[in-house]
Amino acid sequence: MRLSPIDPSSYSNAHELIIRHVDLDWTVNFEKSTISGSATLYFKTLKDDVEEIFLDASELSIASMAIKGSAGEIPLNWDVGGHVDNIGSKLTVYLPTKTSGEFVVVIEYETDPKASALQWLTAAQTCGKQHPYLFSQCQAIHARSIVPCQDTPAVKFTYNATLRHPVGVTGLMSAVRKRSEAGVSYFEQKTPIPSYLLAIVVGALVERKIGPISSVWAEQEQIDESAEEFSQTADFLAKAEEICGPYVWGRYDLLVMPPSFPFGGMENPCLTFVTPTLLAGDKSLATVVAHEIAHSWTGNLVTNRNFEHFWLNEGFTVFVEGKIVGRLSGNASRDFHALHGLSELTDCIKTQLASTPELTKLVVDLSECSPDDAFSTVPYIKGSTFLRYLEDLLGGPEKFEPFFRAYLNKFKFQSVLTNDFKKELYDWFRQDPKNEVFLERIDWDLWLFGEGLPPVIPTYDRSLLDSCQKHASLWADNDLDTIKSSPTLSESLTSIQIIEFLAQLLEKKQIKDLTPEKIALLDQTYHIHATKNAEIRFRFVRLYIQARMMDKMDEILAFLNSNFRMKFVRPIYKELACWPEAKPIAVENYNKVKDEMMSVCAYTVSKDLGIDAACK
Ligand SMILES: CC/C=C\C/C=C\C[C@@H](O)/C=C/C=C/C=C\[C@@H](O)CCCC(=O)O
Ligand SMILES: [Zn+2]
Repeated sequence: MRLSPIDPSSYSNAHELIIRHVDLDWTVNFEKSTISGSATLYFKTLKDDVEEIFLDASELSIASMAIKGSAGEIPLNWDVGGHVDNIGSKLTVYLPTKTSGEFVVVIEYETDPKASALQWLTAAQTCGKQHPYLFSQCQAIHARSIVPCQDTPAVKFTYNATLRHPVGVTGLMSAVRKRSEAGVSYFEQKTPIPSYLLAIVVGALVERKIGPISSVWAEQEQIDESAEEFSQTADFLAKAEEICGPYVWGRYDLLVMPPSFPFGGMENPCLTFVTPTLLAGDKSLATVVAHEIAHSWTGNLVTNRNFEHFWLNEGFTVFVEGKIVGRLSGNASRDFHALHGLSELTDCIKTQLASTPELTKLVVDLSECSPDDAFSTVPYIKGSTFLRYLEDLLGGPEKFEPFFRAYLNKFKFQSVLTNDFKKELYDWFRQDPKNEVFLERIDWDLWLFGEGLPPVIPTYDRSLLDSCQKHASLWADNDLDTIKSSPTLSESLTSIQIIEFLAQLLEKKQIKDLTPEKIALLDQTYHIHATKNAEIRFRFVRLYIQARMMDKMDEILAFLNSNFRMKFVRPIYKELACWPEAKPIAVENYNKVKDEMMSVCAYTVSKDLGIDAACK
């Protein structure tokens, strides 16, 4: 079912009127696990005589609603209906008269303690153990659980916020902090944002400057290592501006989240949220920060109009991320990064998406599927591969980057569909008739609506990948004695090469003599026991599972419970569910920790563990 003509996942009648600005006055109540206060919505109609406003709302308790005008406030009637699981409800606001132009609605409300966008941590669940902690994750459609709104990326609004919270903790939002007094902070977001970029955090946070417009925020216990790990932030920003154009958001801060944050990073404007699983100690995972910085243009300035076209956010962002890596570390690194993405995509298509091949399309149909269920690495990697294919086809970076910047400049502050991009590409490259022959070669249908891996794999520099493959073949095809005497072992690998090598080993499925002895030698050779790199640990734990090493179950569970980043915990739970002796242990562990997970993680993992789900 498509909930509205412009967005299958939103009830809003954004084709009739739009929110241009929001004033929030929020009080954070840790005792009740709620946010209460008001949202003042500034509307503009797109047609005459609007009688009803359809908003998205999820489990909100609305106390009052009024339309504000020169004659004061007039109370409004509303009703809540059309509840759909994982989507929310339709909030219909009845206007007193047929209305055209601009008007303001004030809504007093309180969130539910189980609001899907929010995670409430007790003091005991934080590093410092002194203060409780609150954070949000609104993408894709969870903003409706913290504010009644047009929860569709088709609509963009500016916002101001007054945030009241206990004295002794810091409150931050996806905006510039204008002022802060004991227990109250004031924010301003002057650039229009879609609702999914609303964000809030309240906790015992400290700040360390890491660049001209950047600080990293974290709990005191993690601030030193965070500042060190993300010291390249200003360099990433400079390269991103070279590629994309001027940075418009004023500040670029990072916030190191508690381990239950479900994603690697979230591009909340002015304040990117990142998982602490990036703290590898050697900056080897900091490319996630380059990714989040790239979103400052791709996604945050030029935004997918609905989440069926999510590749316009993520594929474009991975493409820019690759360019940042290339400019800072060379083209071999850029291409290695792309090839590593392709190996993650291959794994995802074979495992996570085996029973839902329609979700391997670049443009998906979300009429019957919530965005959280459709989420995968496909829009990221298939999308960025498509852009690289187009870049190579149309004359390389020298020709493509000017077009790319022009596209971003043309559609900044707007929301777009794939056809907007396609039209812009044709308009730009048709200026030179010599491009016609190349433009004709692009099979848009196959790229956008074909299932599976990208239809064309660009020619990449494979030099950094080759040694990973060599190591993977050595360990997969040989017995212990042969491995021990192989000269390949003396060729060392970087952290990211070890990640890719382990990914390739896992991919092989048939590993010769996958015995505890072989795994112990792997551990010793690549110093796995000593690494803080979560991407390495994640893959090593999966080797334990592949080898059915029940005696490593404590280690597997320790990793599973050390963080709730879905990229890591979902595949592990899924694989444990397919190991009959381990499944009850996994289910028991999940039941023990699920209340500490964010709701999107608890929900998706419960599906991954589903008793009747087929094991692939
Ligand atoms: C085609 C898919 C359609 C819609 C999906 C859109 C949003 C899904 C929702 O679950 C939210 C996703 C938020 C992602 C945030 C950050 C990612 O870039 C993290 C990637 C995974 C990781 O590194 O942990
Ligand atoms: Zn992203």
